[in-house]
Amino acid sequence: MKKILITGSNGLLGQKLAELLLAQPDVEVLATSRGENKLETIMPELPFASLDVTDRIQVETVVSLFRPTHIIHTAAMTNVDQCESDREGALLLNRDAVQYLVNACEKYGAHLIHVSTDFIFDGEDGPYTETAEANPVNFYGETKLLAEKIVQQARCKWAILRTVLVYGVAHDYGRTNIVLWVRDSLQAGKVIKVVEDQFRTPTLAEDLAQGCWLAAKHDAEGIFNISGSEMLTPYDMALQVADYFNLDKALIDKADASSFSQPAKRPPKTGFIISKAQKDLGYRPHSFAEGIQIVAEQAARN
Ligand SMILES: NC(=O)C1=CN([C@@H]2O[C@H](COP(=O)(O)OP(=O)(O)OC[C@H]3O[C@@H](n4cnc5c(N)ncnc54)[C@H](OP(=O)(O)O)[C@@H]3O)[C@@H](O)[C@H]2O)C=CC1
Ligand SMILES: Cc1cn([C@H]2C[C@H](O)[C@@H](COP(=O)(O)OP(=O)(O)O[C@H]3O[C@@H](C)C(=O)[C@@H](O)[C@H]3O)O2)c(=O)[nH]c1=O
Repeated sequence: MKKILITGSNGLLGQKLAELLLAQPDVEVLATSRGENKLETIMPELPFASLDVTDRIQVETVVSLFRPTHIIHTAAMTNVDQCESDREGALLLNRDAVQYLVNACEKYGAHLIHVSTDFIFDGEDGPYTETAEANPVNFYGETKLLAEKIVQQARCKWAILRTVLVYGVAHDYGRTNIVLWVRDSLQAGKVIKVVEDQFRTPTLAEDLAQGCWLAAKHDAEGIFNISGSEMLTPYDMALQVADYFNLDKALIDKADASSFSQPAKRPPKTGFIISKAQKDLGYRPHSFAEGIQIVAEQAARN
């Protein structure tokens, strides 16, 4: 029997994980997030505890009471531009909270599965393997790299799962994603500027949740790339979305990243080689085309 504690269960990955783990016969799950449980109405049977991971005492208390065998840590400050302006907040959530979780895992013998990002790399020579050298180009990436270093020094079992541009549909969720953003804009007849000089291996949120579960199931240790397998530009992604929904591609304007004035710099070419996760964990992600279909079906039900 595995006892798995999820942090950030109100988030995109957290929600998918909660649903997946609840369906596993030999798993006892505890979903946690700061504040209220957004899943209460759609998953009333999901055990939930409120947990702000930036509060050292709360982390210690919740872990000591539940005694998880595994903690899957998804909570983070994921707004990359916000990390640039709120550096203290980004450090507290993306770095310090990880130290609190490591402390609790060491004390109570839990296996930490930590979710990280392609943004620890500079994007000069993607796609990357697990052994590539990190060199972040924005503050979000710096904080996530600091967290990885804390995890790698932990005296408990640990795995770091790195992922890329996650898309999916979540309940009562304020943010959009590349698939729905393109669909909604084109449906409204809006012209969108989409970059053709960034490269990513976009990841369906369900696939990432599956990767996290496989890591826990196999008690995997070390670093694993968990993303989609296709290298695409956001412009390529937008064309595929337009095709699927039969929308007007003329509304998609090619743009260069340099024409955007975002506070945080983005790495140009990231993307991951996922053969280690395929071989060691049996990880099999969907194609981007399949991912669009899954998102479309879920969005239609919401
Ligand atoms: N999304 C992406 O494209 C990528 C994500 N990642 C990584 O994957 C992980 C999951 O990302 P994703 O699910 O998309 O992120 P989300 O932003 O969707 O979810 C993060 C969740 O964490 C919660 N949270 C924020 N602060 C705290 C806190 N102090 N204590 C407890 N919970 C908190 C948020 O709560 P609230 O709802 O209240 O804000 C939110 O629900 C992150 O570690 C991220 O760095 C890596 C690469 C790409
Ligand atoms: C808003 C916008 C985005 N894009 C492109 C650029 C980018 O590659 C993609 C998504 O843009 P965003 O600014 O929303 O995403 P961004 O903040 O760059 O997403 C990142 O999130 C964090 C959490 C991660 O860890 C990364 O893996 C990464 O995917 O869409 C456009 O082409 N035109 C636009 O108007």
